[in-house]
Amino acid sequence: MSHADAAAMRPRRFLPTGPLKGRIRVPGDKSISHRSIMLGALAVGETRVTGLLEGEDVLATAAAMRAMGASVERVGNSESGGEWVVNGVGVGALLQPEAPLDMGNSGTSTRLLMGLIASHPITATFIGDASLSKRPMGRVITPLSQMGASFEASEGGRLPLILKGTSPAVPITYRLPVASAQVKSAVLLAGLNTPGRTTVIEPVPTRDHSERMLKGFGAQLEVEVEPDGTRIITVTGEAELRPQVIDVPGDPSSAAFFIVAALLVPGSEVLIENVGLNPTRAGLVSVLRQMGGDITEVNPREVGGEPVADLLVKHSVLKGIDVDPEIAPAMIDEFPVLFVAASLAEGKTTTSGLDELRVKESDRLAVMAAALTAAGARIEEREDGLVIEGTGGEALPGTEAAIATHLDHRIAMSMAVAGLVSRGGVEVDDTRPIATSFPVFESMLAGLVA
Ligand SMILES: O=C(O)C1=C[C@@H](OP(=O)(O)O)[C@@H](O)[C@H](O)C1
Ligand SMILES: C=C(OP(=O)(O)O)C(=O)O
Repeated sequence: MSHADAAAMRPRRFLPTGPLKGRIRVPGDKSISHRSIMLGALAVGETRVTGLLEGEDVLATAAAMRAMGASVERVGNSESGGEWVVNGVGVGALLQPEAPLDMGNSGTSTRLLMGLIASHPITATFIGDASLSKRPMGRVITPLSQMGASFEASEGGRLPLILKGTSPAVPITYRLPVASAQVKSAVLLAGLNTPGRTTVIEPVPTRDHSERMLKGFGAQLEVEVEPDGTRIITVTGEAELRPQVIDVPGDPSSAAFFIVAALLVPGSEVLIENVGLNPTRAGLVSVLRQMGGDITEVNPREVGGEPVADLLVKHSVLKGIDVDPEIAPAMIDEFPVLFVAASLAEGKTTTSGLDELRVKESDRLAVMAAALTAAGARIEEREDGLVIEGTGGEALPGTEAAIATHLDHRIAMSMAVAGLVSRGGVEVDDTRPIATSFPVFESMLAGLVA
């Protein structure tokens, strides 16, 4: 990191706190927000979105879709967040962007847009921040090359990269080698402008927002489930998408920080409204319940084609468990904050099968092991998971020196939660990355502890 970057960093010490009390409504789901803009930009006519997450990652997607001809505008504010209108160009009609597409910190924007562009006759350069430029793009380059796109990537299949799309692209059948909704979505989105049937075989189910939303936008999409759970997802192109009215549910990955904070801080009772509980996303709630967490679903309902409920969370004494690796895809972004919960539980928590955490915004196994160890937790780092010996509810000592967050929002917010349940506070080196997914995190926290 340069001196200029270091000077711009925004450190903060998160201090121990009294009970969290009150009700909050977390911002819209990041995955659904990205897809609302992308699919809206491919539909002819006006798509209206309420509750859009106005985080930097989603704004990067919005800027990219504008650069390729769509109109994406904020028109107002509703109780659940931003109100946006997207006017699309139609599948097959994306324009050549004039400047490099700056994806910032966002893996989802990068990989899904690579899919979209791969089957259009345009060329785009993708750039991103230091964190994103370390992340592997080979996982999407491989299938998209089979469809006919070509790539000039930096060493190891990384950003910056130039993608030359093709039209007509070639439909493929692709078996996912990693459990990744981003790779699945990239291939399905490329399939929209590809004549014929493009199929993704998914041995381990991952978040299914692309499938739900593609159907909602009128694409011809079939999902077959084999007896062993393998999912075979086929989109038929060339598709015509119809504009939609979308209400984005609250992001369970953002709610996660307040769920864990309320469970850990004695005396807490928090109602988190409008939380998306799609089964492909709700792994953390079920793991925390197995650990003894008191989490009640109030008023279950459907919002924007997704199951949603208000979650009433009360302080609980948590017990360590062996976390079933099969649940990992349904809570892949929630492990950093689960590690914090486990650090305060009674007994040992074992996690495994988490190799994917090493290629997120940071190496989330190594970075969380170092951060929690510095805060006084007892952590063993293994190749594919952490083993954590909890304190049994006793506060962590806290940190002297600042925790290195490596441009990773989830590390910053997880260690903020650790600070609330420490004796001396936890110093986080940089809170700026929080704005990528949860710009109002700090003000919401302040409201609950006031
Ligand atoms: O498709 C998506 O919206 C996402 C998929 C996941 O990534 P992977 O596909 O790399 O698992 C997740 O970590 C990310 O925050 C959002
Ligand atoms: C992994 C994440 O996002 P992305 O891949 O979009 O950068 C995340 O939000 O935790």
